[in-house]
Amino acid sequence: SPKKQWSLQDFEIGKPLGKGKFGRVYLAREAKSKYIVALKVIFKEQLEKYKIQHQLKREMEIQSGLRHPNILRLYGWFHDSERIFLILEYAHGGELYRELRKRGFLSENKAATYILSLAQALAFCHEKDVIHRDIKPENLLLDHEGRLKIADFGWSVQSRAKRRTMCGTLDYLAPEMVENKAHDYAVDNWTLGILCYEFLYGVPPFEAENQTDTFRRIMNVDLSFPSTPCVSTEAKDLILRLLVKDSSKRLSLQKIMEHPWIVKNADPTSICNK
Ligand SMILES: Cc1cc(Nc2nc(/C=C/c3ccccc3)nc3cc(N4CCN(C)CC4)ccc23)n[nH]1
Repeated sequence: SPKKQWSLQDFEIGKPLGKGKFGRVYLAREAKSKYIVALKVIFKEQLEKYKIQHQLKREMEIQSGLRHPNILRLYGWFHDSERIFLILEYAHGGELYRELRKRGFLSENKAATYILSLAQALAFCHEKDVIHRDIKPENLLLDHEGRLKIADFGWSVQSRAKRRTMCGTLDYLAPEMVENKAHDYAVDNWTLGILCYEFLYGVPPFEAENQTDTFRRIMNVDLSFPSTPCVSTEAKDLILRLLVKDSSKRLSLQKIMEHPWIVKNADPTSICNK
């Protein structure tokens, strides 16, 4: 069917869900079907100011083409004189990092399930030549069944190092990105190691009170495991095989999916065996 031309009149706008860098996200409902969506509003003047019109366009083309159970769907978009509207899948469970902050740290079962979902989603992206999704906890949502959804499309086109320094956190940057070296798919494997650690301990492994110290800890892979919470040896083994400075030596996505800790702890019903 030809792409429907949407407009604001097609939607009833609900509560604001959050405020991003370039605009707000609202709960919304398509008036005829009553279908619930999230509507992301981006101001054109913001895009002009930061010169990222083409990036947004490319992100939207990539995002709308990626169909995977662990990647938030972009159903379509429309614009008026001063705003662009993205029609996004609504994830009912909210932001994963809020669950992480609320609980302090996650069970090995939940952590393994989320890491497996991320590995599957990233393997899918890499097959489509899309790399380094911005997979920090702030960009992960949960659907009504607690299934993980990667929600951010502020990915890859703009080098993450530039964007991250603007936004503050460096915790998830791989060494080759910190050094602004050419990087490839393996940066995502590093980030999975960071996330696995953060899911299990509640804080990212190289956290420090300032950026210089975080940089140094990343470059030295200055990794240590606190004695509490108690974490299994297999989980630490997976983290140690991902947080490797030489990107060619990091565990591949396939090997992550086959790792004993994942096989033993990931909840098969919460993943998609596609
Ligand atoms: C794009 C999208 C969002 C989304 N769902 C939700 N987003 C955000 C927060 C969103 C946000 C957006 C921009 C910047 C910061 C946060 N918060 C949410 C909070 C939710 N709840 C309901 C569940 N409660 C446990 C916590 C509060 C549910 C869905 C949420 N589905 N699709």
